[in-house]
Amino acid sequence: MVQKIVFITGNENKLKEVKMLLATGESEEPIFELTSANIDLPEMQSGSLEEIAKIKVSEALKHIPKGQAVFVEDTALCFDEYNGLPGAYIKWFMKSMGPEKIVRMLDGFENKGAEAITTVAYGDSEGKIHIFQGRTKGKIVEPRGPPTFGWDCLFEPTEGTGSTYAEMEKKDKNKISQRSKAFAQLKKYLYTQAA
Ligand SMILES: O=c1[nH]c(=O)c2ncn([C@@H]3O[C@H](COP(=O)(O)OP(=O)(O)OP(=O)(O)O)[C@@H](O)[C@H]3O)c2[nH]1
Ligand SMILES: [Mg+2]
Repeated sequence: MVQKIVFITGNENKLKEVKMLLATGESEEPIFELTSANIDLPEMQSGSLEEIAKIKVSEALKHIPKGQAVFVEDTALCFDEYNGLPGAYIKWFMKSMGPEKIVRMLDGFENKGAEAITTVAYGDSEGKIHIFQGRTKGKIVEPRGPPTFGWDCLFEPTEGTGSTYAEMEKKDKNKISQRSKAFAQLKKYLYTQAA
C-alpha cells in the first residue's frame, strides 16, 4: 500500500529541496505519495529542537485525515560563540534583520563557527512520533551567492569546497546539507517500514 504523507510547510524553497531529497529512483517502486499543506502551526519558543518539532507535529496530526502520515521540519542555525543561538529563532532574525546584519552579530568574535541543524518530526498513520536530525558544521561568512534561500548565502559548510550553500549547485548542497542528512534517515525509515 502506498502511504500518503503530508509535509507541512509554507516555504517554497524548502518544499523543492525536500521533494528532491525524498524522490524515489526510477527503478524503485514508490512506497509513499508526498503532498504538502501550508498550515501555520504554533511553534514553541522554548525547549530543545526535538521538543519543538515533536509538539509541532502533534498539532499537525490533528489537521490531517486518518490513516495519513505527516511531517514537519525545522531548521536551526547555531553560532558557536552564542552557545547555539539563534538556533530555531533564526527564522525571526532573518525576517527582522536580514542576512547582512546577521553576519554583523559575529563582529568582534574570532570564532565564526556555526552549525546548521535540521530536525524532522514524523507522525505516522497511528499517531506515533519519530524524530530524525541532520547536522552540518560550517562558518558564517560575508554573504556570497544569490540571496534566494534564507541564510544560504552566509553559511559556508566545512565539508564543502569553500563555497557557501548559495554558491553551490543544488545537487552538491544536497550531498552535505543538514536537511539531506535528516531526510536520508526518514527515507531509510520509510523503506524499512514498507519492507
Ligand atoms: O539558507 C537557508 N538554507 C536552508 O537550508 C534553510 N532552511 C531553512 N532556512 C531558513 O531558516 C529559517 C528557519 O526555517 P524553518 O525551518 O522554521 O522554516 P520556515 O518557517 O520558513 O518554514 P516552515 O516552518 O513552514 O516549514 C527560515 O528563515 C528559513 O527560510 C534556510 N535558509
Ligand atoms: Mg518554521
